Amino acid sequence: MQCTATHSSSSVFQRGEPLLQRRGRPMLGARQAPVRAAAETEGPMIVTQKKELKLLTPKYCESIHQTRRRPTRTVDIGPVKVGSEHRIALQTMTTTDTRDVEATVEQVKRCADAGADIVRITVQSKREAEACMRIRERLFKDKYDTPLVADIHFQPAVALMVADAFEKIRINPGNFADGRKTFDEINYDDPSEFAAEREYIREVFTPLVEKCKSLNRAMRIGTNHGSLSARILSFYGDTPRGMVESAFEFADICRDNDYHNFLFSMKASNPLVMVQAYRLLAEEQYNRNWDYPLHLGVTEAGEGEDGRMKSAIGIGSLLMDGLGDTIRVSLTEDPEYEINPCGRLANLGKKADEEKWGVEAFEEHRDTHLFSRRQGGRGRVAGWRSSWFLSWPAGRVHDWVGTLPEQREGDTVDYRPLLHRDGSVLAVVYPSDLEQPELMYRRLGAKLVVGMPFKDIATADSILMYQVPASDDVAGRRALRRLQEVGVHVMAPAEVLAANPLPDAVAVMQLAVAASAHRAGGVQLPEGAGRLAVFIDGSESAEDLAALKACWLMLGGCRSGAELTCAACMYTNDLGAVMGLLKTAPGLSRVHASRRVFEQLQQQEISLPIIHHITFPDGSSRDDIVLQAGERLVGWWAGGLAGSMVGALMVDGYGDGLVVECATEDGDYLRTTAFGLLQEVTDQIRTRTGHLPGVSIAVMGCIVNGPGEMADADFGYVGGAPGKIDLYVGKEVVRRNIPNEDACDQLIDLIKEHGRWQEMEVEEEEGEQALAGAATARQKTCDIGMARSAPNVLVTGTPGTGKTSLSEQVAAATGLKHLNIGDLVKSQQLHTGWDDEFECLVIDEDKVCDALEDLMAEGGCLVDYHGCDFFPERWFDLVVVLQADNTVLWERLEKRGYSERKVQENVQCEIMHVIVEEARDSYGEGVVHVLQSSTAEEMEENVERLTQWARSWRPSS
Ligand SMILES: Nc1ncnc2c1ncn2[C@@H]1O[C@H](COP(=O)(O)OP(=O)(O)OP(=O)(O)O)[C@@H](O)[C@H]1O
Repeated sequence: MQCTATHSSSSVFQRGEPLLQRRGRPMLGARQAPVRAAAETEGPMIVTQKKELKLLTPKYCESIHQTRRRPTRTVDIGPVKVGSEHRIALQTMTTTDTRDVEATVEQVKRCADAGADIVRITVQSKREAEACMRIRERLFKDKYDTPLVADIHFQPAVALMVADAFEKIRINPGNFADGRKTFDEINYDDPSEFAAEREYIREVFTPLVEKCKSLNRAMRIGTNHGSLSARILSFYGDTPRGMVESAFEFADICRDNDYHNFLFSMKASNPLVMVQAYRLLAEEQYNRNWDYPLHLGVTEAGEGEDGRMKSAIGIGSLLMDGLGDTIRVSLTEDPEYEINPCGRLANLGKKADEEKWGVEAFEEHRDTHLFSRRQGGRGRVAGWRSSWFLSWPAGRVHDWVGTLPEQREGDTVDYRPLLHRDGSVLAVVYPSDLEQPELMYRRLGAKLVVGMPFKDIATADSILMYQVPASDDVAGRRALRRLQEVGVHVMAPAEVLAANPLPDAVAVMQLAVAASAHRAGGVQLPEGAGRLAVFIDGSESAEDLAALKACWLMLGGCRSGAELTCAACMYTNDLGAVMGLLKTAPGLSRVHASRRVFEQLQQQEISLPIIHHITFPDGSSRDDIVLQAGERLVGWWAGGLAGSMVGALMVDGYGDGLVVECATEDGDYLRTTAFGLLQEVTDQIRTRTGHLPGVSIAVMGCIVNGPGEMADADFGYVGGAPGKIDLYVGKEVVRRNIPNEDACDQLIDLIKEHGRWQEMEVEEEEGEQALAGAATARQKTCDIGMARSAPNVLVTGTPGTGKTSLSEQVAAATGLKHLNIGDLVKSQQLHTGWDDEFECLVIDEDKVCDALEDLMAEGGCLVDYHGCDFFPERWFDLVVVLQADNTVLWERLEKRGYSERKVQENVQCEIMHVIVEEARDSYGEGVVHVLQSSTAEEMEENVERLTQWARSWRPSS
């Protein structure tokens, strides 16, 4: 039976008479939809989502079913050869002032010693070009023949000069011939003007082509997203198409001069744009029968794991499709540190190609020109919670597909947080982890309040266990229960749960087994399990995958007239599975086999959330995980993870979350990460601006590709003259030559000028403490101007859940003052009078707040009330919501002599988690804690936990 109680206020019935009602808010039940009976008789209603089939995937690589390196010609870069006949070459770029010959030579040597095949050096003017001659000579003298690449922007004359010294010239088509552009929008309505500009490019570029040809120098035509010429922008916009067209203008000139020793790049700081641009470039090369190699890179990817993650997603995805002949992992770290991740990615590409990772051919309809999230895989759209209770016209097919778990009648825990609509993170937990629950909670990204985990955005959504603690392992079970109570669900294989039942667990079955059981009559969940998930290994038949086909289950009571109350429907699939864990079987290529699964899901319009599940052998380094795994992980690994294997799927919108399994050493990673000056700057900027919502700041050592590199950023912090910084707003430089030491302050001024500044909340400043204990951090937020010597706690929950009993015992044990708001309202007349309709007193929230203000400022109060949203947030250090089993609650309320209607409505309120949601809506993450209060043992445990918490609470300094 599906309960459909309206999301109400906390206006549930109060024990005894008179009843209290919140002013201006209806009593629960007054306008609510009645409980609806299940309507299996009506049968499932299949909703077809009309979707046009897309065109077959255009050819952009040798095979979409198998990694096969795209055949490319050999480009000679001094002694290094680049192309499909050769291994993938590793590149990096110096960060020194090119005019400082000594420093640059030393840095090139460090890069070469670290394994760089090719090193790029920025050459802004003739003075740098002159230094290049000396750099080349010095390196030859010291027996370093590493080919050097001159990075040229805006200066054709400089390019000509440096071609004498360096083995390769990189030009940016966006600024080679156009001079320093203003980025004003220019409309080339007159085609002759467009043609005239092209002619000018030919004039300026041809001498360089001729020189490179005569000296056998190589060239890279390196387009960057965000630094296209105004002319290209006016025709194509800042798009992958514009990037490709821009590069081809220059390539045509090379080819007209019978010069072919060149390659292309299509970098962007956004890996999705970058992948699309390279795919389009490769596609157009196939169309033209061209075979020029590709240099891959995500520009200004950033530092640390984030930078590696972005690079791995972009570069790794393309390597999985056999694209890429030379690569650079662009990090804001010293260049030699780029080589290791670069080499790891190159090795991954090599292995995939040599071992021909792939699956049997299948028909594919992926749209490689456009990024879009797989339809429906994401689950409910934002705003779902409220829309769930709205009514839609009958028979209308909703344009959203909701597949996140639903709450059902009889559930004793809230299953909705099992997944997160913005992408889910799951962690694997072993029984031994339960021996140190606090350490485990922290690793899962939960905040802790004296042993109690608090779930927030950084916490793993659910955990997967291959073994669960035995029923007599009280401590292990308690550790899991505490996670379940805060909405971190426990998933385990069905056979494990069958042998060792765990209440409210999610049973996971192989899809093939579940589908076959379904066909044979129905899937039986093991005892205690509340939901089903499936393991998908990529080898399933279309028929098995079809068992996941979504449908609307009509749960009864729907009005057949003009409106259909959607709360009476449940969006599910035949199996009733809540998610699929996709882990490809050994021997199957993850990328290709997963593509087949997603293709099948798309074709069958299956919107089940799919979580990528990837396992690394013990001892894998964090870099292995970052570069191969994919997507951001928080919690267990306490940092961002990224990668090729999953990134290659995510760039196509395939996947809704990630679970990574590996026991690794954090220390390994940290040791290999050394931070240079630029990183310190980045850290400083991030520390001071990281709290600003939605403000992106590009931090760059120097402006190599033109300000358009900051296409995705709101502000730019860019190295200019030595020791000086230029600040940008969007693509426009607004402050120049600011001394390094003042630049961060000036950046903040600039952000303020543009109205994007926001003071950091005390809580955020106290981030460290937030990790150490949510309550302490909360105290700081709450207590601005209000120093309490003892904590305030709100104990809330549906009537009968045990608030008063708990509060009385905790008050007795700790000395906190117990304030029962119901009693207070009556004794101090804090109401606006009697409501005849509802036969109750109407609580005056203002009066209640006024009456409590001084007491709360003093601190040490235990407030006991069945509502929570009208108290000022700053009052409480901890908000405890008690919950009880529906049957237990029913019995307790019946014992009080409540009418059946009152009992029913209160129990509905409990089923719908009305108070929990109200508390979560009203108080910050980490403050609200849900505790079960059905049994005497739970009451005892809750008293103990709260007492312990109150005793260890300390005022903030
Ligand atoms: N965890 C528990 N185990 C056993 N009995 C409990 C538990 N919690 C509460 N009870 C019993 O349930 C009844 C209701 O408890 P209590 O009055 O504390 O609830 P309440 O949430 O304060 O209700 P109200 O909001 O109406 O004041 C009492 O008889 C109490 O002893």
